[in-house]
Parts: sequence; C-alpha cells; structure tokens
Amino acid sequence: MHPELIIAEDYQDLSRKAALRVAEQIKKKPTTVLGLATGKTPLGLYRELIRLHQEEGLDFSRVKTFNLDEYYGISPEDKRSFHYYMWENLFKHLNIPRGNIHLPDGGAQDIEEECRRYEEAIREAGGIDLQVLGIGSNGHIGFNEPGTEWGSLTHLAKLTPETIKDNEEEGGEGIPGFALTMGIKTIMRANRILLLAYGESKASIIARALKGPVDKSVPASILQLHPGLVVIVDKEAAKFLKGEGQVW
Ligand SMILES: O=P(O)(O)OC[C@H]1O[C@](O)(CO)[C@@H](O)[C@@H]1O
Repeated sequence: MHPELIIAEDYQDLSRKAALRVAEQIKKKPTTVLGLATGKTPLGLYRELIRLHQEEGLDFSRVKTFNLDEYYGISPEDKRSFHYYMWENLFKHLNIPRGNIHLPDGGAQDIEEECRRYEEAIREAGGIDLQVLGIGSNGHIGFNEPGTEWGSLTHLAKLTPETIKDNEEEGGEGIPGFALTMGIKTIMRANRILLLAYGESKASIIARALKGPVDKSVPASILQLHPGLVVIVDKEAAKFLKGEGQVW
C-alpha cells in the first residue's frame, strides 16, 4: 500500500495544503493531540494555521501539542531553543492553553526521568493523532540520526556534524551537540503522519526515504511502513519521485 502523496506547486501551496489537513483534523476532533516539528519546513504551515485561527476562528482551546525534540542543556528562554521557536512562530498567536503545550525539557537534571515523563505524558494524552514531520538532509526525523534503533523511545541523541551545520545555518552559531528527541517508535505510534519537504535540496533524501529500502541508515524510510502516512512535497522536492508513469 502506497502512502498518500501530494505534490504542491510551491512552498506556499504546500503550507496551505498541510494547514488544511491539520485544520480538518482539529475540526473533526477538537481535542486533537498534535505532534509538532521545528526547522524551516513547517514555518509556512504555522503561518497558515495562525491565519486560519485569526480569520476563520479555527479553535485551539482544546488541542494538545507535543514537540518532537529540544536541544539539551539550554533553557526554554534561550533563543536557540525549540521552546522559543514554537512560542514565537506559533503558540503565542493561538488560543492554546499553556498547559496543553508540551516539549521535552532540555534543561532537566535527570534526563532519563525526563524522557520517561515525556513518553508518559503522550500516553496520558491518549497518544498523538497527527504528527507533523520534516526530514533532515541525512534522513533524520526528529533528531533520530542515521543508525537510531527502530524501537527507540524518547532519548538523548548525539547530533551529527551534518545536522549541527544545517541547523546552525538556520538558527545561528552555537547549536548544542545533543538533544532530547522522541524516538522512532514514539513517532511511529502516531495515528497519522504528515511528512513535509520542499526544495531541491530535499529531493534525493525524500526519494531515498520513500523509494529506497527500509534501513536504519535513512531513519525516515521506516515511514513507508506507517499506514497513515501523508506526504506533501513541492515540485522540486518531488523531482526523483516520478518515473515510469508512476508516482513512485
Ligand atoms: O525543516 P528543516 O529545517 O529542513 O529541518 C528538518 C528537520 O530537522 C529538524 O530541525 C531536527 O529535528 C526537524 O525538526 C526538522 O523537521
């Protein structure tokens, strides 16, 4: 069974299409539990969700969110943190109660306990209904770098030099070398997954993830086995998906 693939015209179209999927989910179930990502990719989706909230009254008052990851060893106020990113780019513009927002605490003293607590919080919320995902240039999802065990739960991950470089290009100097991240198993437990990618730089990794073997060297390849996967890419990122009359 192939996942649903949507090829958007451009980044704005991708962001709109992704926002419509998220909005549909929230309208169908106002107590939706969303899994959220950071990075460049979901910024347009977040802008569009803010617009839907402000102009069309999309209600987030009962929505709960769980972010994929957070850097280790920095405080939530730190501008490099994903707490800061999420607050600035999404949460402060919505009517979502603070208590409904969850991110791993990268400053926790007892990391193992924090990872257990995060898994437990997701379970208590009833699990993730819809997980938004980007893909790293090395195929990572969350901060699950190549080689991560398929059975991993929330854990402390060491970032590869490639990931640190990519994220420094986006978020400035001094990105920590470790992060707390949902594991592959945590991600795969979500009911539905919305994988987003745009631009030519993601074309080859998206093709390897979706058409290549399911292999730990490309963590996102496990998504081929998820029954509720929806992929939205722009034309550039879809470059290697089309061929022989098939989508992939
Ligand atoms: O969207 P970008 O900036 O290319 O990042 C890709 C992925 O890498 C991360 O930033 C690392 O976790 C993810 O949050 C994101 O989905």
